[in-house]
Amino acid sequence: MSKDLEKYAHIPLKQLNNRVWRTYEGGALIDRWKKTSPEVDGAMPEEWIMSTVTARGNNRPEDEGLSLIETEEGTLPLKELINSNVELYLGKALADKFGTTGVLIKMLDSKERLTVQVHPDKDYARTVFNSEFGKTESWYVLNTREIDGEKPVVYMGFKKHVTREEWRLHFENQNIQGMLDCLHKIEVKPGDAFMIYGGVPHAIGSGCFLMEVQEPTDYTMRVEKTTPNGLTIGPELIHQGVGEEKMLECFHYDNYTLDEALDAWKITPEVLESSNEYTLRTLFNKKHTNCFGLSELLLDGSHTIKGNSTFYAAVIYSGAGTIMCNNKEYTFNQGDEIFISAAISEITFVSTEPSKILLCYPPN
Ligand SMILES: O=P(O)(O)OC[C@H]1O[C@@H](O)[C@@H](O)[C@@H](O)[C@@H]1O
Repeated sequence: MSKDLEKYAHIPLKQLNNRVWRTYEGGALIDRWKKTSPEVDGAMPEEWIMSTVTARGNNRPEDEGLSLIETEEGTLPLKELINSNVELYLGKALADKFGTTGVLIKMLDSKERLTVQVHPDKDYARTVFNSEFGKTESWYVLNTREIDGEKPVVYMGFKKHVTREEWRLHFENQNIQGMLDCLHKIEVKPGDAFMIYGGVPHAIGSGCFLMEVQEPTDYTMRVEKTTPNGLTIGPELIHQGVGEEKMLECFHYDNYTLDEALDAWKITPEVLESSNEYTLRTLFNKKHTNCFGLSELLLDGSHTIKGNSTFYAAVIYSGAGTIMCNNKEYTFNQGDEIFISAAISEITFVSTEPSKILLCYPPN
């Protein structure tokens, strides 16, 4: 069995669409990106990419969140392919260190504001959840829309005056406006990029379509018991089973001015290489985190990417063309999500339309 599955490590693997239930509504811009119609906002506002972890929801299917790949053997979870030969698919370093991909990638589209929340840093994840991964995440804004006249914004970080006691009171009183007023509110536009480290309070506003590259867990601690749309959030989704006291400990009670917050978390992309056929830009890299990386390839011609002994994912945000890999040709189109195994030493993207390709990397 395992031998048969190893052959897929030598070809680019496209995953099937993989929408996930969340507590907030959205998703129409994911439909637009995928060119599926009608474009609808609903309860599945996230697309999970190259996921080997399941989502945490209430009464949801057990395997929700897991990415599936179409193969000659039928449709298989990515996880199963990887487990057939972890080193071949992921590369030796990752196989030895984690034995899993170490990363989760999402497309997220909010029609309503998400609840104010926080995710664990590594220490909290280890002590409270016995997990080697927290949920440090990154947001790369791809598109925005105004919803009910509201400009697209994100909220992050405690303002200078906020104390642990004030935060607790807002939580106990469910003073949502009070909570929002504690956080910096930042208007966003396509191209903006932010690091959201474990422990940093945040909320994504309505009208944001973004790529999120993050540590591979679904630990979200929410302080709002009712969503902006009126959905009640049960205790399990508020504190993930650890209780409200422990939930409040997940926050880092550090204070920032707006400038300090932007300095700490807003990222400026940098051009790594360019020619008349392509520009390669880095967004998130070792300077920001060793948990994952994200680069963007703007292509109008051809560009070869040499492997660096680890897997990566190529997400086609726009455009179309072909991929040359091990002397075979494959097509790529807007909306494709492609897993490139560590075993692939080199691939060449050749665009037939100008393309924007997001290259997502595992921990380094
Ligand atoms: O709490 P809900 O609304 O379900 O949203 C949870 C979502 O929050 C965002 O900030 C990100 O952390 C996503 O990875 C996560 O899925």
